[in-house]
Amino acid sequence: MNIYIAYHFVVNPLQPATDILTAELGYAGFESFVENEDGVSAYIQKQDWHEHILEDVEILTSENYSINYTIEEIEQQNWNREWETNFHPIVVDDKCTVRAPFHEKPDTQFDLIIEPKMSFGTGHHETTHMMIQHLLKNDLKGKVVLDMGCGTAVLAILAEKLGAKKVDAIDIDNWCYLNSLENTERNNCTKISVFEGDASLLGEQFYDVIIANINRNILLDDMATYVSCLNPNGMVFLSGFYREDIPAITEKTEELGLSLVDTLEKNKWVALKLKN
Ligand SMILES: C[S@@+](CC[C@H](N)C(=O)[O-])C[C@H]1O[C@@H](n2cnc3c(N)ncnc32)[C@H](O)[C@@H]1O
Repeated sequence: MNIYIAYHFVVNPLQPATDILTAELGYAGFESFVENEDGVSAYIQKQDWHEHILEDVEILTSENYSINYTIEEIEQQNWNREWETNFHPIVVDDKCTVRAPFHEKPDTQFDLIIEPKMSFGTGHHETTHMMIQHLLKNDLKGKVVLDMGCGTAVLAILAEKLGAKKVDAIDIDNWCYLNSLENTERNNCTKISVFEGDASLLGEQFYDVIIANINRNILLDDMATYVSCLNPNGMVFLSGFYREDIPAITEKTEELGLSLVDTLEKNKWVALKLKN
């Protein structure tokens, strides 16, 4: 049984502070977040925790917001109960529902059943929501797809349902890897292979479509490797960063021969579509 450290943050005023806090905690190493009416709870495995974990989270010292927190040590199982009571289905553009197995079957064109447990990717986060919107707008029929940083594999599952002929889903986190295996099976997917690791696994396979919802720094570090395995006329969908990060991201992607063709934005988060 994994032990997690939970930080329950009470944030005032809520926005944009909660979004900024969540992004900074992500950079600091926290792996899952549950927003609530007071702020956000952030989770990190005890083995990854250290006493200086909040040292670089700058918003905590900002005079513009009041942010207080309590800390709790919890077992994974308790967290599961928490998300079950808090997880409501979401519908994207009237076409795609993301729901848990215990929710009723919806009448949207796409029905993704996700049991996220500790993995990011229920569609509730702005970045996942926008990546789903991008995928719904594009033709994935017969395409070979990479979902890097797959979380729950929600985007990989949608890619298969949109007609992709082969999908590789990769996540660096063991829990996400296992959860992605479960979710792909739960959705009767047959085209998805799940791997535990990062960009160092790439090189053998070339892709028509690359999806990466991770964060600014990892995308900047690993972009050249991603692009090195992109087929001509390929599409790249990127998220996990803010509007103000777009210049840094596009400077790198332009260097690598990609051009920006579509930008979605929600609560300051963005999701980009690029082509080579
Ligand atoms: C923001 S979540 C996105 C999850 C899902 N794709 C979605 O859109 O909801 C980012 C995921 O990237 C994974 N990750 C972080 N660093 C990574 C890396 N260097 N390579 C691959 N995956 C990584 C994390 O474990 C996490 O599951």
